[in-house]
Amino acid sequence: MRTFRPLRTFLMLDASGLACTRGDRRLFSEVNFALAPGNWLQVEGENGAGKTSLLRMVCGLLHKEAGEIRWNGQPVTEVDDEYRGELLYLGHAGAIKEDLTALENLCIGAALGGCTLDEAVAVAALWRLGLKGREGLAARFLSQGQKRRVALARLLTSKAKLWVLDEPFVALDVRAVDLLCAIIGEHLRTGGMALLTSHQEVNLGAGGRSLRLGA
Ligand SMILES: Nc1ncnc2c1ncn2[C@@H]1O[C@H](COP(=O)(O)OP(=O)(O)OP(=O)(O)O)[C@@H](O)[C@H]1O
Repeated sequence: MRTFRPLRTFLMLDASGLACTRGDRRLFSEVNFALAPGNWLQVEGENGAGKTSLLRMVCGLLHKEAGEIRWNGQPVTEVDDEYRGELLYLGHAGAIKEDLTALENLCIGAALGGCTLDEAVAVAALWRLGLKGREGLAARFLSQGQKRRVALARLLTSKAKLWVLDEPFVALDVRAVDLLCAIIGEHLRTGGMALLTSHQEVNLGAGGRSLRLGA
């Protein structure tokens, strides 16, 4: 008897026909894109073009007016838990709580996402982001760039395959921008995917494309 090998499944995001209206303004329609392991997509457009709206839609935080978002070929609404387990969203503000220390922000953020983070792993992530000696400081005493680094440390402690990053380079100095590019590059080389917005030119290597919203 012939035996059939199961098809190799690979993680993939694809979106088709997405549309969004906010207030009385149509921001975009017929937006299509796909991400396979190792791919990245930079969403571009002027202020107010709808970049954040699109990212929030991909993360299920904003209602889809039209279109479909699929994870491994299935509508994300049908594989909600699986999709959420593979998704890491870092928004504009980075979800940093001012009264918590850098370390607490990282560990409690992970716990809210359903995983327990080993303190040594969290500390190592903060150190890689250049926050050695700042782990125990309340976030309100950190600079804007340092708060951003605390938020970005989540990238190092998460196992999510799909990173959705809204303006991840904002407030970072030149070395931190290089470091973040290296971290995203490592993620892509190990089969991850990244969907991001940035007003600056981004080069994360092969496997990248851009998508422009608006005129
Ligand atoms: N809740 C809301 N009600 C009405 N309009 C909204 C709402 N939220 C956002 N908008 C509008 O939607 C438009 C797109 O906002 P969005 O944040 O997606 O743009 P963006 O491309 O990310 O902009 P930027 O580059 O400035 O970050 C803006 O004109 C904004 O005012």
